[in-house]
Amino acid sequence: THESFDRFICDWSNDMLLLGSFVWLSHFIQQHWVASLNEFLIPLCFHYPLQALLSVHDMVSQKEFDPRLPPLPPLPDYIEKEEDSIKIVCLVKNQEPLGATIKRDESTGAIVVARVMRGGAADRSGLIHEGDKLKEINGVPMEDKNPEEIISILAKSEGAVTFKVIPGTKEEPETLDNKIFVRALFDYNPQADPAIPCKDAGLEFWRGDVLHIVSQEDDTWWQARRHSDADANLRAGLIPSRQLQERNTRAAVWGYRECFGVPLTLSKRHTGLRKSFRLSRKDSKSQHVRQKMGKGNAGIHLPIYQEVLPYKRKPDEPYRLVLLTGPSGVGVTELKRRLLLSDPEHFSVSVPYTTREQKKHEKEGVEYHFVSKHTFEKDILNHKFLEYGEYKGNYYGMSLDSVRRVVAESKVCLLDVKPHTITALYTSELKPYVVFVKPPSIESLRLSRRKAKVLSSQNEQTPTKIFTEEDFQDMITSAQAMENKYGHLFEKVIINDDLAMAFTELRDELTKIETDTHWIPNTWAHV
Ligand SMILES: Nc1ncnc2c1ncn2[C@@H]1O[C@H](COP(=O)(O)OP(=O)(O)OP(=O)(O)O)[C@@H](O)[C@H]1O
Repeated sequence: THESFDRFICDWSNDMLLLGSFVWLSHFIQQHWVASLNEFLIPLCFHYPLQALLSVHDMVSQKEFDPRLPPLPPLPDYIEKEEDSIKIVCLVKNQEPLGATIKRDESTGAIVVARVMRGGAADRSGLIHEGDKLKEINGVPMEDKNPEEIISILAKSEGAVTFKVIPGTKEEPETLDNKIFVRALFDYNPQADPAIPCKDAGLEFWRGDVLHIVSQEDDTWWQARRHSDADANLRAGLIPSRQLQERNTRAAVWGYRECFGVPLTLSKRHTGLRKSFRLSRKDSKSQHVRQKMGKGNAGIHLPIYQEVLPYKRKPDEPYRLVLLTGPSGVGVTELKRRLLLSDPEHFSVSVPYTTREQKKHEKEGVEYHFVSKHTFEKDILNHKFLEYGEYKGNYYGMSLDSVRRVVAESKVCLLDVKPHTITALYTSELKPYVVFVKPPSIESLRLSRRKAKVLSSQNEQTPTKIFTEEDFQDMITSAQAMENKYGHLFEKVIINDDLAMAFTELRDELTKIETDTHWIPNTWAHV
């Protein structure tokens, strides 16, 4: 294919750009005109206009300026008559890559500039464009050379190098909105991608990075910069387009299925209702609840790029819903409890529904909303519940209405959910901020959880027990599976090693999203 010939030209610079002598002269004037004007021209011009101008020319031309430019290379001896639009470009080599790729056009056999990386040396020069045909380099014809040979010629060249090119007929691309930002939902390492036309031109990024897309002209390879990179002039890098990455992901998913014959879903132990009722429930038997899934998104996602916009909460706007998720026993409930204790006026939890009998000390709407079985079943059919389950013949469920009530009170609603429930809450109305609580290494778990208790299994007598090795292993395996499947939905990952540190990190993050500008999906901005 064309792409296989697409190669990157490295170690080139446009520190000095010459387009014959004209470009050199304009560069010289640009660099020194202002200084010359102040120093020589103004005083002289007032007195002896013509003579002054000539003197200035002599003085300026004799003066030495830094950096000193290398001598101009001679123009090629003759230029074929039929090539009336030939262009001679002279660049001076330094350490910076040229920022362009070349390929052989299979239909014409010509060597053409395949891409010019935004912000790179070639782009800044404004003299080399996509589609330009490369005729000669330092007088050596390029027609019979393959891209590898050309790269070798360029690598061996030193100082000023002259390119003879025929300007491409490619029309100037439409000016796309250059303010497209996306959050990457997958990790990308160009060095490990055999499909990229040039590894050195690729941009490495990690899931969660915000990328500024500067070019989507090519269907398969976009150009982007990482938003976090301070230097906005940094050369853009190639990233797979959405279309290409979708293809790759689909291929990987089917490849996985064919190899292992299993669908990419979490095992039963990783799914299911878990925590949403816990804070209000005193008997700590949530894992006994027979789980049924509410309407969730069971399909395979193709997490590629999510278009994002900067967002800052206005004082009269509701707070973002905070969703806490993680494997069983990792400490989600504990972190939620600490947040509530730290500022009960600011943080709150939604009240679950149950069909069990109200106990004497309980108040309607505080621990639970107590409803009849008939009402609960009707609500299930009406898709009222985000999650619901059954334990010892009684239903328990968390409704969207309960969440909305907390949000309407101008409080931050803290909700712990299973990851599969996140998509049902992923709306512009609630703008959920999803925090994944992740276990540390097994060694750290052994150290930090020595005295901690975890909910015991259904068969055991006591509701809680000390963590076992198997619990730790389960926690880690489960966390990995959750990250694999739902990682693209996690906006923040907190490793819960030292509890106090994890809590501080969480609280600081929540303060930031309340007060600072941050990124949200652009679909949430248009309510
Ligand atoms: N960083 C930590 N260091 C030590 N103990 C911890 C830490 N985090 C949580 N724990 C303890 O681990 C136990 C389980 O925590 P917690 O109940 O919050 O887990 P969970 O994620 O809600 O899981 P489950 O849904 O199974 O209850 C509790 O005893 C808690 O105090």
